[in-house]
Amino acid sequence: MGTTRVGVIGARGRMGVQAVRAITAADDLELAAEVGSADPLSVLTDAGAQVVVEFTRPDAVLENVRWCVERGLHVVTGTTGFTPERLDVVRGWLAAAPGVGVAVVPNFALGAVLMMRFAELAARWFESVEIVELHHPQKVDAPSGTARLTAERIAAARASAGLGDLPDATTDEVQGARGATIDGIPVHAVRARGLVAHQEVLFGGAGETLTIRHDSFDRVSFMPGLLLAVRRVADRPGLTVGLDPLLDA
Ligand SMILES: NC(=O)C1=CN([C@@H]2O[C@H](COP(=O)(O)OP(=O)(O)OC[C@H]3O[C@@H](n4cnc5c(N)ncnc54)[C@H](OP(=O)(O)O)[C@@H]3O)[C@@H](O)[C@H]2O)C=CC1
Ligand SMILES: O=C(O)C1=N[C@H](C(=O)O)C[C@H](O)C1
Repeated sequence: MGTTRVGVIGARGRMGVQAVRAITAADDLELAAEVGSADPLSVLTDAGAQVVVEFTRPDAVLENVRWCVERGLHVVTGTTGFTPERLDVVRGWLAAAPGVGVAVVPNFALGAVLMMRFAELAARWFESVEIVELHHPQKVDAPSGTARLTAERIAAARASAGLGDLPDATTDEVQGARGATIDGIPVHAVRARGLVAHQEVLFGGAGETLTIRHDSFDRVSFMPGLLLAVRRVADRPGLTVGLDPLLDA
């Protein structure tokens, strides 16, 4: 079996540097191109990239994905900011590009994927739930993509179990004191020096709580999941959201 040629957009960022290192070390992958914010995307096609890894910023990712899809390049992106509306935009581009796969993966860490699954499983059994995401202070967006996906999945699980609103008699005396809400689930964002990427999902029921926590202490934690997505994205035309469908493939 031949090697897959992989380009990286955002190659000099915190995640891009790790991705370049992991792709270079993988026997079945070949690093074709490294693209920074000052480079033209045509570097990717000139270098014959087949799969593109994208780690940039929420305000840059859509244009990068569109450019790749229009040229028949498969994309694996971990960049945040993918609302349901943005995902629909990507689906629209893919409808005109049969055979092209795009994977939007808010968190590549296998522990984080399991944390979300466990939270989804627990959701129907607890009256209360809140999400606390904790990150390094250079992070440009809040809430994290991981918290957004976790909240959406918990909300869907609660709805299908027939659970109603969360119990909460509190009125915010200072705006934001109770955090943000995504699909009715409270989400709190902490930024502190020393953190990398962490999340707690706190469930509450009569006389008990359950806390599900995941910690990424180092960005190497994202690399096994990223490489798995790079290897499988071409076999999944259309849009894939989250790592789960690729893990189960
Ligand atoms: N899915 C996952 O598992 C993970 C996802 N992330 C997400 O990945 C994204 C990147 O995170 P991180 O690496 O920490 O961020 P960084 O700020 O360290 O890196 C972003 C890089 O993207 C470059 N860039 C910005 N705009 C463009 C553009 N238009 N074209 C090409 N390159 C561009 C920047 O270059 P320059 O400095 O020149 O502007 C910078 O090198 C974030 O959205 C983050 O939340 C992070 C960790 C894990
Ligand atoms: O910016 C980060 O660092 C991270 N971003 C992703 C997110 O917003 O969920 C994944 C991980 O939490 C690290």
